[in-house]
This record gives sequence, structure tokens and C-alpha cells, in this order.
Amino acid sequence: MTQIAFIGGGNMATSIIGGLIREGAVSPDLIHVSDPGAEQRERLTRDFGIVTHESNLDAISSATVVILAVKPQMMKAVLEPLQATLNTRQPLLISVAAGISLPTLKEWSGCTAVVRAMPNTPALTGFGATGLFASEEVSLDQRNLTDTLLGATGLAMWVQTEAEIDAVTALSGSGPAYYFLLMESMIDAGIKLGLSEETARRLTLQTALGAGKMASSSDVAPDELRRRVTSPGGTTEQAIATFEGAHLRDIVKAAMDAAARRAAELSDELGNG
Ligand SMILES: NC(=O)C1=CN([C@@H]2O[C@H](COP(=O)(O)OP(=O)(O)OC[C@H]3O[C@@H](n4cnc5c(N)ncnc54)[C@H](OP(=O)(O)O)[C@@H]3O)[C@@H](O)[C@H]2O)C=CC1
Ligand SMILES: O=C(O)[C@@H]1CCC=N1
Repeated sequence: MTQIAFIGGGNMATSIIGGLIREGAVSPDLIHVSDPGAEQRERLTRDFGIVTHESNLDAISSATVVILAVKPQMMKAVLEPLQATLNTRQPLLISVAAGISLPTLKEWSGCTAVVRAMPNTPALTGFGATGLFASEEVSLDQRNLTDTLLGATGLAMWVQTEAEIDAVTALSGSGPAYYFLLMESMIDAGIKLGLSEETARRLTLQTALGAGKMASSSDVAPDELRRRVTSPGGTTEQAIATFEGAHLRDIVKAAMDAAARRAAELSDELGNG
């Protein structure tokens, strides 16, 4: 059986682990996580029944798949003491870190079969979205294993070039935060229009869920679904005109450009050392 080690047990690792266990994709005793935080480790054991370690070396000692889920800025320091073991054992290495390139990951880890994955936190619910890109040394079996693991947390898609991972980061990696910001804004505006906090929150969340479900389960494109809500001379028309007048599309484009640019910057900042 495949033993999986997560290095770093924070937000993204927790979401993937939760998704894997929720779907029954991996038995909890085959998931090992290392994290320096005692509270973090206790939470992971309590919530998921997985095996936790303070030492990263202990976590990877029998793993066939090692998932790197630490901040990009920590990656070099985390991999340095693991390099000899990883180089000898050659597990499939999957990094979820933004902006750390495959050549850099290979150099720092001593692994050849390396996958860059860009997941998102809705993985926890089974509705994650992940972009994947593999080094050429990744075998078909390892690709299939990657598909099985990340596919258990939602949609998993291979992209054609490594550069696309920065675009995926700007779109679906960071994307949940964009929707959460819109939700926050709608709740605040609903309260200002006279609703109670609870009413504004529950109606906002249900509307987000309904719109997401409708758009993803329908063959009808989002622009047509939007038109179907927008009665001529009605209320939605006024709201949409306000969004368009404030150049919402340009704002979204600028925001995603900034996120993708930051991913590339991280690669430049962290990749040379
Ligand atoms: N959050 C997200 O939505 C997404 C994140 N990612 C990527 O996932 C990675 C992790 O991000 P995220 O989960 O948000 O960050 P978190 O800070 O929540 O998780 C990182 C975890 O790693 C721990 N850690 C720190 N140092 C070490 C070490 N030496 N060895 C092992 N673990 C260590 C941290 O502990 P402590 O807190 O005590 O320092 C923390 O618990 C990043 O590279 C990010 O780019 C990718 C897609 C989406
Ligand atoms: O903000 C970040 O850098 C990470 C990567 C994508 C989502 N969170």
C-alpha cells in the first residue's frame, strides 16, 4: 500500500488530507504528517486519525509519495536535511508550493520524479480544483497515482507547460479567496440594506452555493446564466451596470495578473539560492 507523507500540516495539507479521508481514498494509518507545531499535530490526529511526527525525516522514512506543503520561503531549509534520504529512496515528490520550479525542486530534493500541484482549499469538501505538471521522469503509474490522490479531492487537470502552473495559481489556487471576498462584500452590503447579520450571511452563502452548482452542472455558459437573471429594466440590470461601470472585469484581470506575477517573482527570488 502507498504510504503518503505530508511535510507541513497547515491549511493546504489539512484540506487535502480531509478530502482524501472524506472520499476514503487513503486509509488514515497510511497518511503521515510532520509539522513543528504540537497543537497542529494534535488537531490532525484528533480530526483525521492520521499519524503525525515532529521530525520530517521520520515522516518520509517509509513513504512512496512525499507531499511538500510548507510555505515557499521555507522549502529550501526543509529539503536540505532530507536530501540524502530522498535521493536514496526516490519517492514521488509532489510540491503544492506556489512559485518553486521543477528544476529547483529537483536540485533541492535530489528527487527526479517531481510533480508540481496547485490545489485549493475546497479540496476539504471534495470540490477542490488542482492543476498538475510533471517532470519527464514521472512514470505513467506515478501520474495515475497523482490523479487518484488529487482527483479524490475534486477536479485534477494536467497542464501542458510548467508556466501554466502560475496561471492556475492565479485562477483556482488563489481563486477561493476571490469568492470569499465577494461573499464578505455581499454580507456587509446586505446588512447595510437592513438585513440581520444571520439573514445576510445565510442568503449570501446559499446564493454562492446555488450559483456555483448551477454553473457547474449546466451546459449553459455563465454569461447566458447571468442574462437569465437580468430582466430588462429590472433590478439586476442596475447592479450589473454598476459592476461594469467600475470595470469589474479589468479589476479581476489586474488581480489575477498580480497573483501570477507574484508566483513568477517567488520563483526568481527563491529559485537561485
Ligand atoms: N492555502 C492555500 O489556499 C494554498 C496554499 N498552497 C501552497 O501550500 C503551501 C502551504 O501553504 P499553507 O498550507 O497555506 O501554509 P500554512 O502556514 O498553513 O502551512 C504550512 C505548515 O508548515 C509548517 N512548517 C513550518 N516549518 C516547517 C518545517 N521545517 N517542517 C515541516 N513543517 C513546517 C507550518 O508550521 P508553523 O505554522 O508552526 O510555521 C505550517 O503548519 C504553500 O507553499 C502554498 O503556496 C497552494 C495552494 C493553495
Ligand atoms: O497565497 C498563496 O501564495 C497561496 C498559493 C495559492 C493560494 N494560496
